[in-house]
Amino acid sequence: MAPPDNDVLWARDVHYAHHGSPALLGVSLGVRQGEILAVTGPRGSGKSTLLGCLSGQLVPGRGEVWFNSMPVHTLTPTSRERLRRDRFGWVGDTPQLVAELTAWENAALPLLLAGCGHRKARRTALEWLERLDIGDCARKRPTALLQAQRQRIAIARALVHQPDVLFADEPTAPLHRADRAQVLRTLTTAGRSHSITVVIATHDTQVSTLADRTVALVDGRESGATNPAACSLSA
Ligand SMILES: Nc1ncnc2c1ncn2[C@@H]1O[C@H](COP(=O)(O)OP(=O)(O)OP(=O)(O)O)[C@@H](O)[C@H]1O
Repeated sequence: MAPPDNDVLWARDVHYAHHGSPALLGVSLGVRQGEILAVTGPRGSGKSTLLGCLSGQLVPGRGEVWFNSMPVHTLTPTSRERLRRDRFGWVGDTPQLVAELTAWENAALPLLLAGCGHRKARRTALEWLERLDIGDCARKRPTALLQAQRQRIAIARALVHQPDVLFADEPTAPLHRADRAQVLRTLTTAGRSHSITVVIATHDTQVSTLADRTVALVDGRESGATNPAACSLSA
């Protein structure tokens, strides 16, 4: 079955088991172009597994995942890897940066690996670091930076190639409360200003006020979706 035209991501009846132990039991959802979707739920409810299936890191045992007109669930591992590299961005719960590289070099990595010229990659990475308010850290190495600054560099790296979809799995988990709010705002603002679809898995209750929509999971199933007023950050 082909997905609706206005959904950039679409999942139908997705099941996934980790080594025989069920994590998703028939999740269906659609994500519109430019939408910011929060996926919430208690520990072990399947949030990370759902992001893994939507982003092509995991292949559902049953069900379908589509990215635009592309059936992610039937792609070869190489095609899924290419899709993740070219069209998706990923931010995890701990910023995995290369210690030997400076902040801008870390942020520029996806462009450099894709063959972009050094000068253009540097300029684009610096622009993202500025947008994320860490331009003054550009020449520092990760060990000289705070965790919140490192996480912003990881966000810059995930956005530098302007992905269609940014997946963020517990992006604020290691941060203090004030930093959490800032990182969430940074992520959602960057998504909105560049029409990037953002899917955030989180326990953080603040995210629901920044997202357009929240999908809650319980025991691998959708417990109900809410459609609150999209809370514009500029409002
Ligand atoms: N690699 C794995 N091997 C075995 N079981 C796993 C694995 N990853 C997750 N699980 C199990 O699958 C279920 C869903 O886990 P998942 O990490 O997707 O939930 P989550 O909502 O993201 O949890 P958390 O909030 O703790 O990150 C849980 O029961 C978990 O123990």
